[in-house]
Amino acid sequence: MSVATVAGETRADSAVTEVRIEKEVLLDVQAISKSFGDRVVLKDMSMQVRAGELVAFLGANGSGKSTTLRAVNGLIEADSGDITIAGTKLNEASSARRTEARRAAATVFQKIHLVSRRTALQNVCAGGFSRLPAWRSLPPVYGRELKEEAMACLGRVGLADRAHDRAGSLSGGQQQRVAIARALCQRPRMILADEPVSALDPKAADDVMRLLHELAVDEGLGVAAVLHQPHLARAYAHRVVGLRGGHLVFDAPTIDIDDVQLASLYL
Ligand SMILES: Nc1ncnc2c1ncn2[C@@H]1O[C@H](COP(=O)(O)OP(=O)(O)OP(=O)(O)O)[C@@H](O)[C@H]1O
Repeated sequence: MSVATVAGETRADSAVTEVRIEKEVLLDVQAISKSFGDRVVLKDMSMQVRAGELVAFLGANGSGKSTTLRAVNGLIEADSGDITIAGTKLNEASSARRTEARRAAATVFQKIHLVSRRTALQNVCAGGFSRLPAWRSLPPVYGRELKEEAMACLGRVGLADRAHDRAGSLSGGQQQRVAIARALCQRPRMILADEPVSALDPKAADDVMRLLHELAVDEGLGVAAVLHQPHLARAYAHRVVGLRGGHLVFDAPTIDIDDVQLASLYL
């Protein structure tokens, strides 16, 4: 049997019938713990996100969902455990490699953080900052190439026709899609979405979740999304990670999770 890697997939071919496709692990969180003072908020948390899948984090307020994402994107440091992003183990990497790995995981937040007086296009261009040398990353010097890429990202989220509108004039759902386009302009392998739809109405929330699902399935991104809506996890996530009191309760394909397990997270 021969094993070949094709576009991030490890494929085992055989002359007979077996075809095994294993997607690349883009995020590997191993036994991370975090305390604030003497309060343990995350204990031995482990989970993975593979290319092409959307993983939803569910759990009651304070269960440690955001803390997990924040440890991944570097907003906080875990006290122990290991985090590997796109093959780079952060604990063992040089600071340059750590920055590069974290750049591969773009974050979108509930609070959208666009510059409201700038256009959607200018906001998306800002996503390319981290890839540019410092001398090219000032707002007035957005080059043609970057603008074209930003337009393509806006097109990907269905907002090319709003490129020249001020971000502040867009609806909440549109602004969140601009934020996702900005994340895409960072050329990430993964998107970390911390309550991306909590401030949106049901229709806009569906639109954003569908977009995140498509980015996973069509573009092969790994998506980790903290959600407060179990029904959206059911509709759009490939896997669900359930947390309670800083502990992992389950990590399973969405199809294998029943209502009793979901409800147990919120007791
Ligand atoms: N910087 C901090 N200092 C002290 N405590 C913190 C800090 N950040 C988070 N916590 C505490 O850690 C616990 C877990 O918080 P976290 O934000 O991860 O929960 P969550 O599951 O995302 O909750 P929510 O759904 O309310 O956002 C909470 O009790 C929170 O108060």
